Amino acid sequence: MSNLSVKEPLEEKQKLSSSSAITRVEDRFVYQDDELIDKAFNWSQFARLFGYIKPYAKQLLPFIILMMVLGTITKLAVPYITGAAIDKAIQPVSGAPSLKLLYGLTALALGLYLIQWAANAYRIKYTNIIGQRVIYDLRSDLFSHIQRLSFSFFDKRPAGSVLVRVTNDVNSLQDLFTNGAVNVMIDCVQLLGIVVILMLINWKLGLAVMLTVPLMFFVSTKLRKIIRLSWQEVRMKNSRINSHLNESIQGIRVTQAYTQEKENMKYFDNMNASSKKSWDKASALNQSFGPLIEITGGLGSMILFWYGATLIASGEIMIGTLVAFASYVGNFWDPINRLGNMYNQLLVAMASSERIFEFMDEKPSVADKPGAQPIPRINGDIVFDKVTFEYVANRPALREIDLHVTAGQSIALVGHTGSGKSTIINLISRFYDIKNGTIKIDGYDIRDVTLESLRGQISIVLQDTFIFSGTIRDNIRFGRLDATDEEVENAAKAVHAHVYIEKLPKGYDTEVEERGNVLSMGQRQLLSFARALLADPRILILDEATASIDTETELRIQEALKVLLQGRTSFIVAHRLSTIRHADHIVVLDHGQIKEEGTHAELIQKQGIYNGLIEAQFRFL
Ligand SMILES: Nc1ncnc2c1ncn2[C@@H]1O[C@H](COP(=O)(O)OP(=O)(O)OP(=O)(O)O)[C@@H](O)[C@H]1O
Repeated sequence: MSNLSVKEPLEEKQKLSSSSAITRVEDRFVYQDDELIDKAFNWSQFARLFGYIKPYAKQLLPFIILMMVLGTITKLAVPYITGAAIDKAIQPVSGAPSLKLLYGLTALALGLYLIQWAANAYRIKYTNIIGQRVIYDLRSDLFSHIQRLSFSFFDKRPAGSVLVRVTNDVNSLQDLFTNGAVNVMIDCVQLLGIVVILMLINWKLGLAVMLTVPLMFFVSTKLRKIIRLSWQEVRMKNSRINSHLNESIQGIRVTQAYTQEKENMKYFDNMNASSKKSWDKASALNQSFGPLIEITGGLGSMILFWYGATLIASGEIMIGTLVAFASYVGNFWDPINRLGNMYNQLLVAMASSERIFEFMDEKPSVADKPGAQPIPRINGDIVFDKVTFEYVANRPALREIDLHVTAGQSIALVGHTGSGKSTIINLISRFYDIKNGTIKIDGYDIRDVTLESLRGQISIVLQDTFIFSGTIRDNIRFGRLDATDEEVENAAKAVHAHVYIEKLPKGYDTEVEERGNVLSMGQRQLLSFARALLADPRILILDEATASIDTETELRIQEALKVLLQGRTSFIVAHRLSTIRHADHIVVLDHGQIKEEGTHAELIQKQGIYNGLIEAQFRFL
């Protein structure tokens, strides 16, 4: 077996050693937008986030609000009843203490507690339902949007950072939607209720207690910005860990092959320690918020008892009123403390939602233009007219490519590594838009037709065949979801995959894991051929595997290829001499330009680059 563009193991090694050089750079896994730490609270984002509640609001929100109001009223009524029990039943100003009244008021308080318990239980149940539905919707929206984004989007971001947004960032909204939002409302209503009641009972004492509120406000506003920034730092560091984890797991074979585990572990340890340090810092700051509020609360209680005692002495209030007051004031600091915590939670959630919406607002760089029409059934006549393309500005990967492929032809693309072979095949499916020139299929500029109609008629078989977790049958059916079992098996038979599938323990129902590690390289190739054949594309694109496989599988693959290529235009990034020789037309690329074209015999005769490549290959053999 022979390869045209031989990838030396050295190249892999260089990649690895250069990456371990980069490992010393702290910011290796940081995608720039994950770094934007200090952003102002974004109210329109907030409104957009709560727009997710809308579909359920009519159905569930009135009930939740009712339960919330009921819970709050019953909670606020109890201290008043306690005060009344003391002043009217236990130690009345005039007349004897009344046990009957005391029992009555106790029973009333008990009843209110029960109502409060039931109201809270139902409120929690229904807010959880809303919360879960909202998270479900958000996650589906995000996933379906990410699926539509263009290749260029994924080129710029580590896969781990995309993963973090779909998992961690969405999860961090969960608390906000399940309990947080309602708790804020309850706390606000409760605070307002307490202020009103305190003022009604005794406005002078009420005002005296409120003296500490500005102090508390100052403390919480000062701290909250520092807390917010420190939590953002935690999330950013976690995002780096996730990106690194993702890369490490994907590259585990290379790491182990080059015994780089220790080096990798050291790097991971650094990141892990750094994340822990940030978490400790953020958590300590968070913890300091509570005690500070308590100290200010304590100050308020001191004022209450000192001034309350003065008012009792002057006969302005009775002892029961002071007890009720103390109870209300106790209930006053709790919501403030919770609101402080909640504010942090809200900020974390807002930062997450910003990151989620940033992805959702990302427009696919390649999209249907307004009024794009579906391309009719493709014959397969393809023309590249002076096509120039660059992934990175001012670094053209293809320059002035002119190429005409007639329907049904098979084209072999050959050339040194990095010469632009994969780029050409990426452009036919319009995974990227070109900078200059035009690409036409059957006379249609591919930018004028809908992506779905274009890509629906093109199949791509990549070198690294992606096998999804599921059965072999599911994996072949991925080519056309409505194919019957018989069609799936016929496709497998046509590409000679049936023979090996039948030998598997459960045949077509054998479960394969993600990336198909239970299958050999050749088996995976045949499976992907079956998948492509089932899709019955008009244009077939094939990035031939470079790995060596045994002669028998090689023959089987060649046979399968013949079936697959029949009656369609095909582009093959060819590495095997046998494939190249059978191609109708060979295109030789070099540094993003077509340098030679023709049949094998013509190109050999030319004694140019192609001939050099072939000779190099024989030397290699
Ligand atoms: N996603 C990308 N972002 C930026 N540059 C890229 C990207 N993909 C490829 N390139 C660059 O474009 C050039 C052509 O790459 P291409 O993958 O088309 O080469 P190739 O001939 O298919 O190589 P190979 O045989 O190694 O697969 C190379 O210089 C490569 O570094």
